[in-house]
Amino acid sequence: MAILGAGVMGEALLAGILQARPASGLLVGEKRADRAAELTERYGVEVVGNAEAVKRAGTVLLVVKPQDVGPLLDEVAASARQGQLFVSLAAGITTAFIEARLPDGVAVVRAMPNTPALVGEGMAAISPGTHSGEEQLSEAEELLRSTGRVVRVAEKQQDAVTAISGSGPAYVFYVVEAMIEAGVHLGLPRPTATELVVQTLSGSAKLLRETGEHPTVLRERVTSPGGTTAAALRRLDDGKVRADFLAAAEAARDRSRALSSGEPA
Ligand SMILES: NC(=O)C1=CN([C@@H]2O[C@H](COP(=O)(O)OP(=O)(O)OC[C@H]3O[C@@H](n4cnc5c(N)ncnc54)[C@H](O)[C@@H]3O)[C@@H](O)[C@H]2O)C=CC1
Ligand SMILES: O=C(O)[C@@H]1CCC=N1
Repeated sequence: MAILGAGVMGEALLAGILQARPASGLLVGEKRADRAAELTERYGVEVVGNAEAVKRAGTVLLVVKPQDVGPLLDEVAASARQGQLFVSLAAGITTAFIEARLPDGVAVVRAMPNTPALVGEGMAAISPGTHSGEEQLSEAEELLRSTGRVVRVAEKQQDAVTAISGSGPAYVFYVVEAMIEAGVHLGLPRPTATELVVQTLSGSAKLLRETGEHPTVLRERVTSPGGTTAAALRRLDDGKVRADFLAAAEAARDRSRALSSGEPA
């Protein structure tokens, strides 16, 4: 297996995969020499040139920025062959774009992961390209399962997935930052505010997952009649926070679509 591009997401994937299988047999292609050295030291993986990685691997994971996928495929296409599986994690890049740049019969799966993969709590969605069947989808699924949960979606839904779970951790951290600042504003020491918010987030996520209750029900349980939560939620509604989340997700989806047409950063 080869991972091409070992930045934030490439490392998250690498870390997850290494929990399920040994470093031997895992190849990494990484442009930045300092980063490559860091990964070899941290994980004991072999870093080689992209073309060599593709020649030696059965499965190739593309984890470079969307704008770098085209040039990378041009670099490795001559080393690719029928029967290989390419899994792309790049936002907005379609399986058709990748298939057009590789030899006929190379299977392509598009995946959208997220960074909690680094701690085994990732959420990834996968979609098959033209030459991918159950075998290739299962392989991609198994691979990503070493970093968290995996669902299958139609490729046309991947821009929406990107906007919700791909970018989603950033929205959550944004809310966390705002809540910590609010605690500090109300006079709490920063470490106390941070502990309160992080545990509230993690406990609420666990409550959602373990009870399977609808979020509205869980929110109503916190909201005592005429109480503190009702007062706070009224202000959030005044601020149109719910509508803003919708608009933010639309902006992310539109950006994902634009990336597929090669629009620059
Ligand atoms: N960061 C995130 O939360 C998520 C990222 N993604 C996707 O993952 C991909 C990578 O994103 P990040 O890891 O955040 O970016 P990054 O910039 O941290 O990592 C990209 C890495 O690729 C390397 N690289 C660039 N060109 C290369 C080449 N030709 N050969 C070998 N290595 C090369 C860079 O040196 C860098 O280390 C993007 O396509 C992004 O859309 C998908 C889901 C979530
Ligand atoms: O911001 C981005 O473009 C990538 C894709 C999803 C999360 N990070």
